[in-house]
Amino acid sequence: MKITNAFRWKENSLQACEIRVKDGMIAEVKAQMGEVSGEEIFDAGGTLVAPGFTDVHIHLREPGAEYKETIASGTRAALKGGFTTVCPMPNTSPVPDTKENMEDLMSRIKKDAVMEVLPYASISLGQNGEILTDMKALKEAGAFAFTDDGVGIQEASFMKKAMQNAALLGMSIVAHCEDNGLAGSGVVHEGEVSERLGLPGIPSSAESVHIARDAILAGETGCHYHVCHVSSASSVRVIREAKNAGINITAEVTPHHLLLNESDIHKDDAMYKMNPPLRSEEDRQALIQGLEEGTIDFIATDHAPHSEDEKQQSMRKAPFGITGLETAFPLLYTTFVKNGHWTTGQLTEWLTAKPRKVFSMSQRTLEHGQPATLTFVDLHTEEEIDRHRFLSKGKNTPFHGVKVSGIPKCTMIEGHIAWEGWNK
Ligand SMILES: NC(=O)N[C@@H](CC(=O)O)C(=O)O
Ligand SMILES: [Zn+2]
Ligand SMILES: [Zn+2]
Repeated sequence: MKITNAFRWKENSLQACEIRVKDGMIAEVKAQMGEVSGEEIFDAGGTLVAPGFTDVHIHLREPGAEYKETIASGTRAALKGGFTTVCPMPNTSPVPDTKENMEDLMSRIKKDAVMEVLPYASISLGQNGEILTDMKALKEAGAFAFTDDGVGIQEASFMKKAMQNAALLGMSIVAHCEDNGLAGSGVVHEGEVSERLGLPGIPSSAESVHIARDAILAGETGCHYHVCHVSSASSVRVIREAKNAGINITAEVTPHHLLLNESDIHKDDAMYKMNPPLRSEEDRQALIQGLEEGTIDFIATDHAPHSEDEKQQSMRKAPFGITGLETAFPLLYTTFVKNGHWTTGQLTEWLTAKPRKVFSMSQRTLEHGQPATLTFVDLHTEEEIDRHRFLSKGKNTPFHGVKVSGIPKCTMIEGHIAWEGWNK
């Protein structure tokens, strides 16, 4: 197959390119190339071609809450968003906390996933923070890394033991940082918004205190420690200091924490309820700066689908979380790249090369010998985000109706068109 009429990011600019694909692999990439008779032509329609994106933080809800999302629906949503590798979190029912549960999850993935899915196993049995899982057995059964995402690990000594065990296996500990005592029953950021709406608040320290504690433990144990969904300026400061001290710490930020702040919450509306919460503008600016300077390593969506009924409740009752897979690239491209703040190259690096490097996954580039696992993005046409057209079962987004460009139009996996949405 020959891909024509595409643009790649190269040497700091968009450059026209053609790609020859043979047996699912990239055989050649050039500005222009000759035709081989009888060769299939794929016209990319002037789109940006990039290696498929990787999202190391999503929720697929299977097994246990298939009404919110399944492996089939969530991976289709991922493809539509331009992702070709996703890592689902273990806060399912049951939790992938034993060899048997992990094997069951792997076989479901094998059956239903339409792309590469690398699942996490939990740190503790049932994510209860009390009994460590058999990390060796879980690694052998296919665990990508270990996390109790959804809840914070409250006991420092328990986290230390988890890091020691993970370090021995050469595996990463990925942490949802939340001190329950400080977070209390909060549902929004503690500050302007909690006062204005009269809702219980979650202080930034509920997150940053855990990061500081864990950074010290990571230094002590030599474990690779990765922080989920960083949301506050104080957390960025702690991570920066830990990195400067040579600690093996990495971090991610979500699109919504880069795009929104507490003043976007006008009323008690659970579409704006996520954990960690949207914080102040000062926090948001610190996240952007942290990402740009490399304190925060990359972007992950924390795609967290919930049902309409659940999200129609008051913020006091509704579950935390919003969807992200189908809106991430367009929102970030529209807000940060179109105005010249970031380059297309930076954004695609934060969605592919950087997360893959942090987790020692094979690199994906547009070069000979790489799998033709590609995303084609229309950088020009403007569309409105319509949550009713999501492929995800979760329609819970605060971005409904937002005008965006940078829309993924086609996703290819090893030379096969896995999803295409031209004129849709
Ligand atoms: N982020 C969220 O607000 N919710 C996540 C849990 C989590 O990522 O902590 C979920 O599972 O719904
Ligand atoms: Zn979390
Ligand atoms: Zn999560």
